[in-house]
Amino acid sequence: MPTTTNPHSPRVPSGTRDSRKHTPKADMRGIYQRAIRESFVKLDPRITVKNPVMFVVWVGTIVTFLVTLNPNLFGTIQANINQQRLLNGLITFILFFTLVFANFAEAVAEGRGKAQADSLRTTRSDTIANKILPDGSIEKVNSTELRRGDLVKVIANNLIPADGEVIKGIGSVDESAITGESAPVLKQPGTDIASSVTGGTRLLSDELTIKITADPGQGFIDRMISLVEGAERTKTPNEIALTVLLAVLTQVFLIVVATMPPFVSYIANFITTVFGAEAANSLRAGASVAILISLLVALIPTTIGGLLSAIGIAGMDRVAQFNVIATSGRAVEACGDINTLVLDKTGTITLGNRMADEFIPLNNHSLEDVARVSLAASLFDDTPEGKSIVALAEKSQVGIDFNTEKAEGVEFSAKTRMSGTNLPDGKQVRKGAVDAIKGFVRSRGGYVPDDIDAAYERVSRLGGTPLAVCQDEKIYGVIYLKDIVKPGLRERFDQLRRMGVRTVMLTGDNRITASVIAQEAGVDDFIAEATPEDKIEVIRSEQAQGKLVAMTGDGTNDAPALAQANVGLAMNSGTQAAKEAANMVDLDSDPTKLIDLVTIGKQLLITRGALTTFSIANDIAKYFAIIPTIFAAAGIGALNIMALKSAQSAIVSALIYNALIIPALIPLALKGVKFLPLSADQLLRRNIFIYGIGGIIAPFIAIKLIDIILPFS
Ligand SMILES: Nc1ncnc2c1ncn2[C@@H]1O[C@H](COP(=O)(O)OP(=O)(O)OP(=O)(O)O)[C@@H](O)[C@H]1O
Ligand SMILES: [K+]
Ligand SMILES: [Mg+2]
Repeated sequence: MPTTTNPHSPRVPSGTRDSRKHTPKADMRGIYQRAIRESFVKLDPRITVKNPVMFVVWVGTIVTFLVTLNPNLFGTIQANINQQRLLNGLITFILFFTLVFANFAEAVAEGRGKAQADSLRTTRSDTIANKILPDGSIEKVNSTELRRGDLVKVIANNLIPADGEVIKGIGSVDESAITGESAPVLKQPGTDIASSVTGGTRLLSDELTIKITADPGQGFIDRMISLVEGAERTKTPNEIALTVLLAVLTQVFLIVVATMPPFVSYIANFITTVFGAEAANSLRAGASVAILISLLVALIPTTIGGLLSAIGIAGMDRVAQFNVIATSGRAVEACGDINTLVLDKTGTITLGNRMADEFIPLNNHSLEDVARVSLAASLFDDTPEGKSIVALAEKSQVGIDFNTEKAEGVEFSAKTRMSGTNLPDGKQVRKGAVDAIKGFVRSRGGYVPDDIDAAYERVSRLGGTPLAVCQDEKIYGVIYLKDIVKPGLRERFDQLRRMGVRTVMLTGDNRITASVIAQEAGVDDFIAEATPEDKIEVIRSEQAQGKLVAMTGDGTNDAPALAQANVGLAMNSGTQAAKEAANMVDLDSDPTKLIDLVTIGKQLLITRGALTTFSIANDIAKYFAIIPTIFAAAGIGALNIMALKSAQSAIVSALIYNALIIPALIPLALKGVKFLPLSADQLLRRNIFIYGIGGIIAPFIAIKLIDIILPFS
């Protein structure tokens, strides 16, 4: 008799922000200590060269260091040589810390992932596996020798040696190593959902035969380690585009600053005739190599250049804290650009699985008859629906009057929308969508009882799924599969709507049920009686209109749609096929998390946009704060609108501000800017206002203050 326990009783969504149990309580002190060390390691030019903006700073630091050692390296300088050396040394020191601060931002962002990877590594210890040889005998091998397709036997209390699918046995598995969830999960063959096991998790009871699905080093935990560690972090298209933009800006300023000496010498010649030689010399000193490098560094977008990768890493880390593993930063970003969210009904919008709640007899059949035929039709049905029907029938005290050994199960398929059993005496019992069963009995010359539509409507109007049951050409009744909408969804869909995301519910269920549930949950649109092909079609047609689509799913038949969607979130409880097709896996198997991911993705994009705006506004402001001061130093006093002490003081102040703003913005880069559920346009306008205007004003105030504090004359 099939078991009636439901291996995946719904893990009720843990809400939103408190589902971070996966991440071990971050040891922030450890993370900072490691990050400080890393900040110096990352000074390696082979690492820095990947970031064009910071590489310019790196080269600048070397050059200023050289002119500290020998201030006359690039020609004679008229000013006091010791004073010049001191200034160059100070500039070298500030530039060096600009690099260290930028590295620190990235290292802190990576810190939590590294700590998480360390704790995951401890679960991945090699184990001895019982490999089943073709002749059925058992050979003890190291888990690292297992290959895709091998069969292994795992007994209670042992670690599962590698990822695989259960093909025999039934047992409970402790998956806390990966999910942080201590409740054991029942694993058994057959059911799509409950048969996949992960290497590194522990079998708590009984014995399982497992077919290995991953080669060594390619398992889920291996992938997770390299993902949280950032080893597989590749720049996203958005990030690449921004890096190119920053490199171009850097080049522009490089040209501006490089052409300054001839320009300055032209002006100096002019000044000599007007104001005398001393003024001209002071201008020439102002254009020394170290000063020009300082000017360059102050003007190029070092703020965003230094924080860019930290922002990306923090985004992936936030996703990981929600117990979601993203295969790429691109997937996280794509979440932020989503226009349409495709959700399936059962288990996503409704709580877990549809459960049989009532047998409704039709056409003068007795309740007992319906229960008996339903039981017969569900004996071999491994789906949660099938199991719940068996359970309800057993409660009604009905039994089986045929030899189950000789009967044959007819599996449920989304195409036929039916399942059932072929009995030993040739009779065929079936249950399924009402339309499908109507078709089945009609094709056998049977008739459809008049009272079926009333039952169908009653169940559907309650938001339930009606399944008709028949034996050959006779319909016996309807099974009411009950389904409950998850609490709190309406608010979340409202929030998504405000962000400009349209929600579409897809279901294989009938129109009435679908519309009742859609109404109750508050989705924008729904598609009923959808086949797996329809699901891909819906995604394709949205994409054809230029929209980005996200979807969740867990079954093998969801895999093509998950692959087609721009963001595919697979449930960890789902099949390997679904997990491989998706670009994100939710360890808690909570499909509504996609809603949180959209928020995280949007926040990532907004944070990057805001800090880019701030950084570039800063640089523009610095330009107008410094350049006039340099010329003012030569006596053109009217230009010194900020009344800074001297050209040197102006530039050193700007450079100090430029270095300090990076660590000052690390918390914002890691936490993300304040998120409001607004549309992309509204957010953009809001952020340009706050971070653009703020970015223009901040340097003027800060540079003035630093100039006052600095002991320059
Ligand atoms: N085990 C089963 N046996 C027979 N018929 C079933 C079974 N499960 C579902 N059905 C019928 O097939 C229809 C399609 O089911 P399916 O599980 O494919 O829906 P779906 O596309 O996954 O949508 P959702 O899960 O969101 O409701 C159901 O509405 C129901 O009428
Ligand atoms: K800068
Ligand atoms: Mg389904």
